[in-house]
Amino acid sequence: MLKLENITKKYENKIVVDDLSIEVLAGEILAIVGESGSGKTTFLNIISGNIMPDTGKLWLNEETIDLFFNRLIRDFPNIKLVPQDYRLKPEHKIWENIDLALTEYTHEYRKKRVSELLELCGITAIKDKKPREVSGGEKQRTAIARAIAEEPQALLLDEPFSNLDSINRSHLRSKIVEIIKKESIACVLVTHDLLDAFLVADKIAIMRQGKILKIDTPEKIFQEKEDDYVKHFVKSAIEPIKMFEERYYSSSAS
Ligand SMILES: Nc1ncnc2c1ncn2[C@@H]1O[C@H](COP(=O)(O)OP(=O)(O)OP(=O)(O)O)[C@@H](O)[C@H]1O
Repeated sequence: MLKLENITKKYENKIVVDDLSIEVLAGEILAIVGESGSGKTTFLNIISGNIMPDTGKLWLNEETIDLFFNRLIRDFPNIKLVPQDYRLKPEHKIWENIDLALTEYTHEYRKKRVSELLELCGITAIKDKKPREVSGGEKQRTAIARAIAEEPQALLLDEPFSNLDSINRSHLRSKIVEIIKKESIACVLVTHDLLDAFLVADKIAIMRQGKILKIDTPEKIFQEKEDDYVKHFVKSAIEPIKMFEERYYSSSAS
């Protein structure tokens, strides 16, 4: 279980992350959804240990993680972040990019784990290609395989669906759900697209100007009656589907 309480971060006088608290169980996906500039990436970087917050606490399976210690290595070993730009090594093949996360392990274990991860992430067929020779979705799945190689307890995904075409996007959505459930990892996923969140998340947090306005199941967020911003956000996410239906049905009726 990943738990954060009262996380706050200010830049100069601007509060970018405002007293955020979340809890994510093993095997669960929490999607943080918000407009550009709402503070999602900053929050994710605090959880991964890349940015030090001003206040707050972090627990991983009942163990407190010190957010304020000046560490030599900034990332927390049991919490892995997949950044928006994947950061794969271009000169290495897909399988080597995953293998590089396992240099501390024996040759036999590395071989077995890499093959397991290639299979789990659906990238066995492209294992001998270089990152420039594969699609955005395949790069994203390679980056996820590398991040979970050492069996972290939490996985953080920053806009995993951005820059993907609809087929790659749809494939990645189901792969992420499969990986998180199979490996039993607590996952926090950041996206500006509420539709993606509806399709993968167990819980959704709607973020605006550094605050979480609402955190609930996709069904409850979809049926929100009170908060005008959340209602507006839901409406704008599903409007294109409604518009398409109207266009299709009105043209097939005429
Ligand atoms: N190092 C920094 N110094 C000053 N301001 C910053 C810094 N990093 C982020 N900010 C500001 O904090 C706010 C939140 O930024 P953040 O990148 O976390 O938002 P976001 O929701 O992830 O946006 P996007 O979806 O565009 O990536 C923005 O107004 C941004 O300009």
